[in-house]
Amino acid sequence: MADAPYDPYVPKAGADQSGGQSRTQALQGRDSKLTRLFNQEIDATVQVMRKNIENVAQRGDRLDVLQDKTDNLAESAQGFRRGANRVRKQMWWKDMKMRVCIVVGIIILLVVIIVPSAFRIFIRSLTRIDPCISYYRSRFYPANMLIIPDWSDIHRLPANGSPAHPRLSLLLLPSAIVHSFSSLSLSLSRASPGQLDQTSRETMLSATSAALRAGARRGAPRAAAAAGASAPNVVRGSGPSASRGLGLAGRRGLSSTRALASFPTRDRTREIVAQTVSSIGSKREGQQYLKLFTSVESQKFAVIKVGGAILTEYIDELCRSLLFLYELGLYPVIVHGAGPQLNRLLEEAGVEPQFEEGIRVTDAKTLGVARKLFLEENLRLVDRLDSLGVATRSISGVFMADYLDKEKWQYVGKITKVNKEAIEKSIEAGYIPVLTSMAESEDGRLLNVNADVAAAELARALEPLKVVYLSEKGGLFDGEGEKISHINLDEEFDHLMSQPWCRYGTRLKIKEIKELLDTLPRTSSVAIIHPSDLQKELFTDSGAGTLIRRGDKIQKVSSVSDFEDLDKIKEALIRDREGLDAEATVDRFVDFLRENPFTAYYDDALQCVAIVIPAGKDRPMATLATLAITKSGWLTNVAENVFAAIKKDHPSLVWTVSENDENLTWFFEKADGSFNRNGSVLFYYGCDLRSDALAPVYDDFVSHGRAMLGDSNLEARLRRAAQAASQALRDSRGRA
Ligand SMILES: Nc1ncnc2c1ncn2[C@@H]1O[C@H](COP(=O)(O)OP(=O)(O)O)[C@@H](O)[C@H]1O
Ligand SMILES: CC(=O)N[C@@H](CCC(=O)OP(=O)(O)O)C(=O)O
Repeated sequence: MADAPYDPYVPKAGADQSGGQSRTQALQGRDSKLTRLFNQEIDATVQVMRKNIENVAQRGDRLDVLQDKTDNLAESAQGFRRGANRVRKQMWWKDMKMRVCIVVGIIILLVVIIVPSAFRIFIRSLTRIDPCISYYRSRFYPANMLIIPDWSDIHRLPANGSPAHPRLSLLLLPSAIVHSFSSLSLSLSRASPGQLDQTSRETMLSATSAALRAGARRGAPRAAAAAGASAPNVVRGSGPSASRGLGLAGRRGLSSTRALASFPTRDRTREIVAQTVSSIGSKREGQQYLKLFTSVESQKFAVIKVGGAILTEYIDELCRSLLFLYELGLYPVIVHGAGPQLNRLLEEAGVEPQFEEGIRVTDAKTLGVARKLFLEENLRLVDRLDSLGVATRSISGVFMADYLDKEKWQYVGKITKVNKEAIEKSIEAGYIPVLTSMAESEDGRLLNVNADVAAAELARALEPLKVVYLSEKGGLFDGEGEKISHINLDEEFDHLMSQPWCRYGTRLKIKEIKELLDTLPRTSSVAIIHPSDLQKELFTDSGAGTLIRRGDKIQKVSSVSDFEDLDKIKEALIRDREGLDAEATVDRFVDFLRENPFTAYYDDALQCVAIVIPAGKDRPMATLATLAITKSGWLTNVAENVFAAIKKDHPSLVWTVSENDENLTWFFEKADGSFNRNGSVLFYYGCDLRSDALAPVYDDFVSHGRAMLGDSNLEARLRRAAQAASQALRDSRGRA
């Protein structure tokens, strides 16, 4: 038998037996009982101690595991710390890169926008010092262009030019930069996305670039003031000696140089934004007109005649409108009257105002009152504009005159000459010229001239893009009290002269405007509007108030064989709508015209061609089949004349236009109502939803869209033909 493992707490079996034999039997029974008890106790103790030892061993294991876990945790904490450091470094670099980008962006902005503006002012300061540079600059850079001069240009001056004053110019440079920066922030704040829709924002971008130009220009007056220079013999009364003879008002000086400095830029900017958004009709209109107005020399932008009543009743509206133009860098020439104020003064003095053919009979006393009054009104306007930040210059001595008829009108002048130079210099220097209608005779006598007449003479001399007469009524009104929107003088002058409402000042005005337009290019026009409509008149096709034109001679042809040059008509019909199969489509359309009654309306230059198909058996209403207009046609209002001719012949009309047409607003203005369906718009005038004729047209439109009424719409035909042709091309390519 194998020995059991040694255990000190377990008694050996042999030891029990040997000890039992040497003791007595009596003791044996009692002792064995005690021994058993003792052994049992020892066993229990051994069991407890064993358990304790086992527990201790297990606890040691757990502690080891805990130790391992702690080690792991410490290691991952270390890793995490390293990762965090790495991320922090990466973020720092990212941040750094962002900052570098912003700084670089600002530097580029400074270089691209502000520095050219500053240089422009810098160059202006040179021109003020050196007339030779002025000549040079005006020859090579139109005044209303943003120029980025090249230093080498300055050294290439004409040989007779005296050297510029570099120190003075450099002194002006910092202020030019500051000024340019304010112009920039002013312009950027315009594009507030919350306020402007997409169209307005894009229009404002054009306006903003123009405003930057204006910013550069506005630097000029300040630069001039800083340099203490003024154009000699140009602005009368602007120097201290001249001011002495002009009384209190005159002593303030006739040029405003306070401009900008006193006006809160932010308010002004907001106002301009609001005005722009509300006044510009569409993206195309805003951009086209701004481009047009800035494409000519500044003095050729506009002549604005301000009626005396505007100065008393609507001076705020007038000044706001002029501020808007000024901010865009547009410099109109202002000539104003003060007729109603003079009437009042004379009546107060007990003198009855007298007129012959709308012209005031001016005796010596009246002339004296008029002279003082006109000057005061002039300075009031200049002052008001100045307080808005518009730099203006009050100029006299522009009109030279003879007596009109001394017997009949006494001290009234007939203008013989307009001194444009003073006006040009004023604009060149950054001031809007503000003139009264007073003229001087060769021998220095002051003569009264009607302001409508003076404005017409000024426009004849300057040939501006726009001639605007501001009246408190906002236009001319016919016998029924309706505002006349258009006057086509070639057709309507005699009729107008025969009207009982056409008398006094109104008659004189229309006659003067006719004489003016007879001498200007046929595309010229005169608008009679309210001062608050100035932006609308200048920046929309439809304009405001009464538009007077000589008018385009509108031809009317009702048979294909009567077209003088059919090919040219076809060309005009295709025009901007050139596309696949366009020629064939126009040929088919002309074939359609050969077999159907129609009237074509067009001007001599074929800027606008319209074809109307009259109402007939299968056609409940006359339909405008096409209205093709060139881009310049939109600017010259030929479309208005063509439409007026159509309206004369057709008391009611329907037509369709794609809802994506860029001139949709113009069609809305021409229509009494419209329906929009599947990307097409059906317009109508001369009828309404209750008229029997419109209902079938509407049904036809609903079922056939623009292919309604026998597919007479040329544009829709052209579009479909182009679509069909390109589809055929795609198909054939696909097969190949
Ligand atoms: N048919 C008309 N259309 C517009 N204004 C008219 C008409 N007939 C008379 N008037 C009056 O003529 C005034 C303008 O007169 P006018 O001598 O032309 O002044 P101004 O030259 O200051 O504009 C207006 O106040 C208006 O009341
Ligand atoms: C000779 C003559 O008629 N002169 C006018 C000039 C002022 C003028 O025309 O002012 P309005 O534009 O406000 O009418 C006059 O004395 O009333």
